[in-house]
Amino acid sequence: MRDLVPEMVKCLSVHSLQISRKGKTLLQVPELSLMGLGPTLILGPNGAGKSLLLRCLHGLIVPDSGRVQQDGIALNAYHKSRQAMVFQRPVLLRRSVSANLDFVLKRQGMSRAIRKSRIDELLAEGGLEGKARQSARSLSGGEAQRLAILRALALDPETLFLDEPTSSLDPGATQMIERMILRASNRGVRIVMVSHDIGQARRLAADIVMMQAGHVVEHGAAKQVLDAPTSDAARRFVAGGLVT
Ligand SMILES: Nc1ncnc2c1ncn2[C@@H]1O[C@H](COP(=O)(O)OP(=O)(O)OP(=O)(O)O)[C@@H](O)[C@H]1O
Repeated sequence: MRDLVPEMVKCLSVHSLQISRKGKTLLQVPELSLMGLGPTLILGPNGAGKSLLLRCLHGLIVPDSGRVQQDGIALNAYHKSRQAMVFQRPVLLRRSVSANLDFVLKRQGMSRAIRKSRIDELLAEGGLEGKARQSARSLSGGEAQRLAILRALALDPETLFLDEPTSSLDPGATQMIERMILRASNRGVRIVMVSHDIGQARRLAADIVMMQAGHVVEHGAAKQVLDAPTSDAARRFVAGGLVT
């Protein structure tokens, strides 16, 4: 287990980031620094550019211009190897639950005995102890997303990106996943998560990035953004209004 200590805090930042398609600017972020002192939630309406920003931070998309840095160094293969991502729809192998986890652990060169004990730990972490031999494809939506998160955690990531991981789940399933995310955060995993849900932001966020029409319109401590928003978009979001 890693403890969150100040020297481990890594700054993930973007500078002069721009993505355009067919003459339209989809994302334009002059400066954004994420200190990782707890979960960062990226909020905003559909099409605001949340997923594009998340994918840039993970190095999945190379921006047309600008750069992504970790601790002032351009995001490199080592940084990316210490990141993991979970998507809205869980992507799982057509294998059993435990084989999905074993696949990731094996690639890290772990012995069979260590893999087995790590799989047991992970299954307990995700409340999937009784499902080890079940086909991953037969899991419920909430169970499948828990497995996707466990598989990402099996990589022992420094940063875990999550793109609306609970958007199609009911409150019970959402609560289980939020608890997993908070436990990971408390162990020192940096969490950067896209969400539409203001309640989720209240429950999880240490800081909030508010996006609208390809721009970051506000970034600050969650309490500050939720209690005293400065942008119109955040004000309407917090008040439960429709933000377009
Ligand atoms: N490869 C692409 N080519 C053209 N347009 C794209 C591409 N990828 C994203 N876009 C556009 O960029 C905009 C931002 O997309 P993005 O997926 O980041 O939005 P979002 O904030 O995550 O929205 P949602 O909440 O609906 O997932 C959208 O208008 C989308 O259609």
